[in-house]
Amino acid sequence: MGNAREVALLALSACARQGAWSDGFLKRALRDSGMDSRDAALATRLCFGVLQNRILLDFYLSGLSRLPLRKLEERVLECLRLGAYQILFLDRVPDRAAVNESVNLARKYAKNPRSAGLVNGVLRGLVRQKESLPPPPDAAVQYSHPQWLADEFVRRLGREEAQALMAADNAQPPTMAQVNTGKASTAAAAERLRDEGVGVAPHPWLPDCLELSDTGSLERLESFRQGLFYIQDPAARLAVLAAGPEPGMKVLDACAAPGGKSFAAAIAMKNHGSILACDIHPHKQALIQAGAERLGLDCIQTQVLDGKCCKEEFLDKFDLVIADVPCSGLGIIRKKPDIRYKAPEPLENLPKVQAAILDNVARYVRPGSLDRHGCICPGGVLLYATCTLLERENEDVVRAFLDRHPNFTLEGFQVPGPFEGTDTGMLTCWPHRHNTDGFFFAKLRRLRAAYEIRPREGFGPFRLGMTEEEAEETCRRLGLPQAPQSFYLEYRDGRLSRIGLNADEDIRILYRGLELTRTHAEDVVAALSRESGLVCDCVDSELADTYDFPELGVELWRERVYHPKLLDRPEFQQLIAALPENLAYEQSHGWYFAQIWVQTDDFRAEFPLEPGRAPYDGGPWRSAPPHGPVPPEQMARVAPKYGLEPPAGPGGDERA
Ligand SMILES: C[S@@+](CC[C@H](N)C(=O)[O-])C[C@H]1O[C@@H](n2cnc3c(N)ncnc32)[C@H](O)[C@@H]1O
Repeated sequence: MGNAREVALLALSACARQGAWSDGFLKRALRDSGMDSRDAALATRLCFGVLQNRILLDFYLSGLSRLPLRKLEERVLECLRLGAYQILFLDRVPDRAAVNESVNLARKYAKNPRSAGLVNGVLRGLVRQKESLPPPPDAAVQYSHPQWLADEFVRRLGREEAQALMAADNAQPPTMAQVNTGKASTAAAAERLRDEGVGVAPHPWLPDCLELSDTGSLERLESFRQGLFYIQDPAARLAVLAAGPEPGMKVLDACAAPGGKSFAAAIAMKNHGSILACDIHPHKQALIQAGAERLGLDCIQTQVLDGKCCKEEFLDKFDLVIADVPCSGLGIIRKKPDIRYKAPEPLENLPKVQAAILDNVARYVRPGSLDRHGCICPGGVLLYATCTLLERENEDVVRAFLDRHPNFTLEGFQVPGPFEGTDTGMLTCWPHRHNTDGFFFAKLRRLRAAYEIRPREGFGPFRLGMTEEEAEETCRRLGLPQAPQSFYLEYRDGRLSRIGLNADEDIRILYRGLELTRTHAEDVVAALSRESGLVCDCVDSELADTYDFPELGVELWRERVYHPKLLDRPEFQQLIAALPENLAYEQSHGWYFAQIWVQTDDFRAEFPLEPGRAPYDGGPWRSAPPHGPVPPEQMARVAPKYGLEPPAGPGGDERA
């Protein structure tokens, strides 16, 4: 037993002094010590227990030590923590043994010969006061999270839920095996594991995932050596499933070691296609290779690569790029309890590194295109993932990326499990809610293109005033198809005078960041009316289909007109009564502009329109996906009039 405490002390010491990860050092120390499994389990428990409760233990110890803890030798402090942890948390260790063992360790490892006496005095004091200790002042101390981190969690989740998260951070993480379904069915793998004496339970919501218990060392299991499974948290596999890898795809895993995401993708792809698993550290290649070999996944190749540096031959080449970037790791405190004590300042630089990797590897994703029949082939997917719960490394990085890269869009996904909000394209998994690692991922789809309008100047790659030859050359250079799949180009006296483009789900049309075909038409009109007068083709400017902004030289057109006031008009009522789906059609086509034009003044003059009021007061721009659901309150108002089914509640029947 003494041996176990000694290994724990040395591991804690190494962790404090060298910043060595607790599990890495501990595993090596346990292997080298050759101790039996019972002692190894105690050493592990002690090491993790002290790290999980360090702040709380120090809170109690500081009240008992006449010297401030920061003035103690580092190993003496660890002896105190080890003793205090056993006294306060381990029922099966008698207090007297806990004190004596720590005193012996201090005698052996402290430089100051009086340290053993101090350890003895402080720990005996703790034993005496054990039943009357003051309560911890707050949850940060109670669950030993640094104050800055506890504050972050409280800001995000509120006090109560942050407390649940911090409690979950100190719980024992389950061992989750993902079945290599190319080698064995989940049932067969479970049976093999049970035959080997391992406890096996199917994961409650992730298919082909087994929760293991009593595994001992995995390497000794024949089923492991034969590659029937690999160990991975459900959240990490979920991220890969959300990205939608399919057989035959070409995948780049940009930050791949030790290879978990590549393995998950390869299994989902049934080992058909290609996965290039890259990492910046040459020595980590072997880890990925060994895993792929054990699992028999020969579609995985490895390469040493810095995700921040552009590799020309990769540009536009991959169906799926996975950027599981280096991060603060604050979602995996359950597995690496010491990670919470990282100094926060160096972590502040991480978003820059993450953005640099994302910016670079985004270029490797295949853009959307049109086939020879003019049908859209969607662009590839960029999966951004971290194992942290800090917004500045997660949502903030993704949002800033989207601001810089309008040719990417968040794409909703469907995954198994109790998750809400997957339609936003971003998901956070939480230890206390989902019993997973704290994990974040975003699914980004590369679009065919994103074009800016430049009022009075041009649109996308075209400039007003270009000659016909120049415009044609631009089309050739960029491989642009003819209208209506791409730009309408109209000329006056051989010069480009009017440039138009249809709304298209695979193209973004932007004016100073505002999406002209995906933002509510009223909001687009309001925004542009701030910069120009407005004329339109209806006396009621809320009901026009063509809007012209003379000072900007921009024209917007929608195929249908929809406004709630139309619901009271008899002809509209007839339309809906004839077919309830008509309402959804009118709304989805009437809420968004279908064509955007940039034109010269002389062109505009040919189409005089009614001068319109600019009734819109602006307000926040409402971005909504095209074909969004009908607001239930609107439907509730109109449904009884026309004998339609009333809505099922918020987000109810979207067809209505
Ligand atoms: C979160 S880990 C990846 C885990 C891995 N995807 C998995 O599922 O097993 C991040 C990895 O990124 C690597 N890395 C760090 N900076 C990098 C860079 N600039 N380019 C490529 N890889 C990098 C690290 O070596 C580390 O292995």
